Amino acid sequence: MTGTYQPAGTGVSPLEVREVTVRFAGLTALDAVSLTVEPGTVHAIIGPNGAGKSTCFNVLSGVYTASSGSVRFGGVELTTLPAHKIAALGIARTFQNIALSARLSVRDNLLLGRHRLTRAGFVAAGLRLPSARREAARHLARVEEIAAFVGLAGRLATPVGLLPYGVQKRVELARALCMEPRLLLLDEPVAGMNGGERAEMAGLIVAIKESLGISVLLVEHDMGMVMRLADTVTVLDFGRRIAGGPPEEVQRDPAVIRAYLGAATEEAATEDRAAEHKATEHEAAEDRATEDRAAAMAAGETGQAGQAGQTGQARQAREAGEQDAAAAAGGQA
Ligand SMILES: Nc1ncnc2c1ncn2[C@@H]1O[C@H](COP(=O)(O)OP(=O)(O)OP(=O)(O)O)[C@@H](O)[C@H]1O
Repeated sequence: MTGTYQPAGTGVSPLEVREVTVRFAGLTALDAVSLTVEPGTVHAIIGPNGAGKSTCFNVLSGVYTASSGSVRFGGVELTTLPAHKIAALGIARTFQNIALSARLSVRDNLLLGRHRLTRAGFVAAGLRLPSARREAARHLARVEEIAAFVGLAGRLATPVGLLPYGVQKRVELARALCMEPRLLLLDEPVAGMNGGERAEMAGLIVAIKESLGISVLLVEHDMGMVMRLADTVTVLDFGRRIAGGPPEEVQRDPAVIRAYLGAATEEAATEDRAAEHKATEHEAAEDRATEDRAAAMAAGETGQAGQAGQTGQARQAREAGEQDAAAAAGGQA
C-alpha cells in the first residue's frame, strides 16, 4: 500500500437510512430499518443468515427498490434513483462474488471502473482527438496511482483470471476506488480469504478510511474483522434492526447474543429434524416391507415376486439404517 493516491473529494455527508422496508411477495426482508453511516467511519452490518444484510446493500446501491422509507446521501434521496445515478453521487460497491472481467488485465478492469468519469464522447475517443488522448492519459495515471495504493502496481498487465483469489478481491476494491467514491459499500470483503489475505484487506480498509477519509459500509460474517475494523455496528435479525452502536457494546447486547445463539440453535434443530425425518423414512420402509410380507402371506404367495419385493424393501430399509449409522458416526468423528 504505497503511492500518492489521494481521493478526488472526501465525504462530508452521512448516509442516512430511515425506516426502510423491502417486501418480496409476502416476505418482509427489511422491516423499517434505520442506520446512519457517519463520514470517515467504518460501519458494519451484521446478522445471522437471511437477516437482510444483502437486501440492505442492494437498496443502497439501487439494485432493489425500497417498498417504503428513505435513504439520503449528500442531501439527495436515493430510493428513487437507478444504480448508475447512485454511483454518480459517489457510492461505489463491491460484490460478494467477484464481478470483474477475468480475461482483461488489471489495468483494463480498473479503466472500466473510470468509465462514468469519462467526458470525451464516443466520436472524439474514436477519432483519437487530442482532448480524448489527454483524458485517457489522465485516467491511466489515476489508475496507476490507485493500483499502487492497493499494492497492485506490479500486476497491472496481468489478466485478472490468473491472479490468486485474494488479489482479485483487491482488484475489485481498486475498481470501486477508481469511481472516486465518497462512500464504499463492501459486501463480505474477506469471504473465502486465507489469514494473510484477510489481514491485508483489513489494513487496506483502515487505510481507505484513515488516509483517504472515505466512509465504508461493510457486510461481513468474520466477527473478529468486524470488531477490529468497525467504528459502529448495526445488527439485523429477520429484517429488523435489533441493536446498534460501538462493537464492544453490541457484542455484549443480550438481543444480539440471543439472535446468534438462536441461529446456532435453529441450525442444530434443522439438523435434528433432518435426522428425525430420515429415521421416520427408515421406519416407514420397514413398515412397508412388513405389510408386503403380511399381504403376500395372506394371499398365500410364496413365489419369487413376493420374495423379491420383500427382500428389496427390507434391503432398502437396512441400507437406510446403515447409512444413518454411518452418518451419525461421521458426525461424531
Ligand atoms: N430477490 C429476492 N426475492 C425474494 N426473496 C428474497 C430476495 N432477496 C432476498 N430475499 C429474502 O430476503 C431475506 C433476506 O435475505 P438477504 O440475502 O438480504 O439476507 P442476508 O442477511 O444477506 O443473508 P446471508 O448472510 O445468508 O447472505 C431472505 O429470507 C431471502 O430469502
